Amino acid sequence: MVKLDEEAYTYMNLRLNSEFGTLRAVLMHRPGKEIDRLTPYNKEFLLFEDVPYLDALQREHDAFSNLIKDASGAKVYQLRELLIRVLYDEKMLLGLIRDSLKRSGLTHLAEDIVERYSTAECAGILTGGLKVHELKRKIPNLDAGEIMDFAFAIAPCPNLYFQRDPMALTPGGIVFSSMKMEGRQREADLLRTIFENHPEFKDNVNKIYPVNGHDNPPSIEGGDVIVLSHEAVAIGNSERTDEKAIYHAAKALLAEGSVQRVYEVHLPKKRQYMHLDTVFTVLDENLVLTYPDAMNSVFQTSLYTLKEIKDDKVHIRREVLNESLVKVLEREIPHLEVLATADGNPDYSMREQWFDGANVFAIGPRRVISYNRNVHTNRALREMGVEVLEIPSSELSRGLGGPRCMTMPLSRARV
Ligand SMILES: NC(=O)NCCC[C@H](N)C(=O)O
Repeated sequence: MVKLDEEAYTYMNLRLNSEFGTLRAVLMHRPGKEIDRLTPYNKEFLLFEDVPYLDALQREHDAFSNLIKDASGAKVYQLRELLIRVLYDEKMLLGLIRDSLKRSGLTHLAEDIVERYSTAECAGILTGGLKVHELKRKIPNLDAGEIMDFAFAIAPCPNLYFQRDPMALTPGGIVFSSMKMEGRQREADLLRTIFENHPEFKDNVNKIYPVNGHDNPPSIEGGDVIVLSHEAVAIGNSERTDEKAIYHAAKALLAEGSVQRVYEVHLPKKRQYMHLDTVFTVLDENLVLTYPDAMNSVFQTSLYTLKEIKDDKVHIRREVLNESLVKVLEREIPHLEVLATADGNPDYSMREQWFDGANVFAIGPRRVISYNRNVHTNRALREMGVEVLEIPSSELSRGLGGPRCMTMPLSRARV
């Protein structure tokens, strides 16, 4: 009976105390029109390595979401459905459309767009973007000034299928990301709008970041936040996450009380190490999968703990550790076993890390979903007793993110 109560309480409390507890609910985004917006000329700005084939990408993504359902029984939420539900609030919709038009300087068209497109179409515009010539078909006497017909009135969000990054769930609540790269900034606005307004979630949001009153919060992205244990979280100081953001998130987490320790891990600022979860993932209470080159090159680490809360003011302590990432993990994970991508074989581990070999998605303890192309890593995982379920990855991997990057777990069994 007690267990049932606890289950009911924890099912959707939007806190996670592990990276591997049996999955119960996850948020994903089935890629759509936004992928067809990529060209050889804009792909760098939009953070893609190549121009994927949408039809095949969708088939691969469907294989992934179906595998999650079949193998774990978890509920898979689709971002598009949640988004449409919250956009029925016209004020909210107008605000998002207006913000999205800022870059093209066409904010004066926001009302027209909201009036002439259905709510579902507006959701499609906020994710897939809108070109000036498309808008002209709806609004024939449109004044777009000097802007060319083939320019974007609203830019697309092709990275939206990397649902891990626009927010992060921790033992203490939600970190809403402040995305570093301009090409991804709207993603965080969409997720925050959903979670703060959707009737299924809004009452369970405990916001850790951004801190109230910060208009332009320093950048932090969900892929840099990893739960190490019930009491500890690691945050990457990376190409995407700023040390000020780590400080503020650490302070809020420590003040909230569920988390006792927050580790800051400096990563080399390189594209292939863009987030902490590109160099390691946690697969069980004592097993991590890592990219050895990163483990060996990370030495700048710090530990935040709570000093005191006095007169409502929170004071935290920062201790510079300068320990390797493995040492940091050993502090938190007793009897740690470290498995290297491609079993450490230098001929393959660099290749497989590039296609996110270290970035597997745990659907339960020692049960992971991995890209089929990372054959040497998958073999090493199986030899370690891990159940490895493979998904096709020719197109999905062109965005440079792996199975963990593509998922936002919302509920896991407590471990
Ligand atoms: N957590 C992750 O590592 N996510 C992968 C994000 C890939 C995306 N193309 C990006 O560059 O932001």
